[in-house]
Amino acid sequence: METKSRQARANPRGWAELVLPYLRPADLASIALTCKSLYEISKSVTKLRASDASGGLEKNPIPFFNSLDNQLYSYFIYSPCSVLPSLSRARQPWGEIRNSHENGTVIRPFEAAASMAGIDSGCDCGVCYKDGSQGCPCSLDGLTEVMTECGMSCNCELDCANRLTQRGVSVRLKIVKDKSKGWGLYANQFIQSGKFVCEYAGELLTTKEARLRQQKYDQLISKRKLLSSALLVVREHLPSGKACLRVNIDATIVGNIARFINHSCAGGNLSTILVRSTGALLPRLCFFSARDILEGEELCFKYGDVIANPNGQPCCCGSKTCLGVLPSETT
Ligand SMILES: C[S@@+](CC[C@H](N)C(=O)[O-])C[C@H]1O[C@@H](n2cnc3c(N)ncnc32)[C@H](O)[C@@H]1O
Repeated sequence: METKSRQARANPRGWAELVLPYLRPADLASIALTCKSLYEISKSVTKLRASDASGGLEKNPIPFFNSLDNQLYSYFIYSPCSVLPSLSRARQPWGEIRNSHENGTVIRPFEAAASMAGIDSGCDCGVCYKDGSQGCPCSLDGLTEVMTECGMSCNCELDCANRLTQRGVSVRLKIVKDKSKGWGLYANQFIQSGKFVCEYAGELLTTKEARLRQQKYDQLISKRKLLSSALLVVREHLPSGKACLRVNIDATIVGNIARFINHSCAGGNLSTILVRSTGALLPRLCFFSARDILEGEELCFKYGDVIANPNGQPCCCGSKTCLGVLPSETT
């Protein structure tokens, strides 16, 4: 960064290359109109953004494809894991001329995010091994809907075999625009049944804040000022059945590629599993392939079973069992 700033002072083009990746699409488009060299830099930034939604934060680039109109990418702040709203106000560069995939930087997004959130590790179970080869009591075998992994209170590190969902996205994916559903997430390779695909990451909100945001999004969608929102409510029922833990994750402004997964009334090809990591307060919602998925197939899951608003957003999942409306709940 220091080298980059020095270069920028000596050379206005360097300055522009440093600043433009921080701009939102509308500002980038405005600045592109001012002179030829800024037009060229904006074009490179746009090309890099369209080539990788994760901005280099996942192992493989996740490109956008759109054969319907001239929108080259969907703008949001990428975070490989969930963050608190206060952290999400930070600006993020996207489309740096030296892309991290190109310069060979090794990215450890979960470590970076954990250190950003002030989380560190240290074990108290005492029996989990660094390479995970001898298993760990933190893991509960045989459960399909709730799974437990090693976490911040374990001795092991990210390469532990029992931290399957903590190393980011390893399958190749792409984002494709559809005329009725908007952007959607697709497999860019064959994905074997049972493979971890991604977690649903976004801003962790209080229920009060989630309700306010949902109201705001519904209003904007009805006025066609917002095309889609990505606020998900996860409820984990406690064994007593009398109470449940509620986690509100909003990926509309800050999130990862899971924000592009569309709904299918037939259930789709992804299963959702709540993953608890030892020492973590909240479970994470993770997606696994529910069957073998072919390269080029759209990845979908069922958003829910309740339709609180029969006049809500129309569903275009195309399945035989389509209910015609997207699931909605009173948040
Ligand atoms: C989590 S986002 C999914 C990504 C979204 N398509 C986009 O362009 O960003 C949820 C939104 O996608 C759209 N969507 C998802 N599934 C759909 C479906 N089956 N039919 C129509 N629209 C759908 C709705 O606008 C919904 O509010």
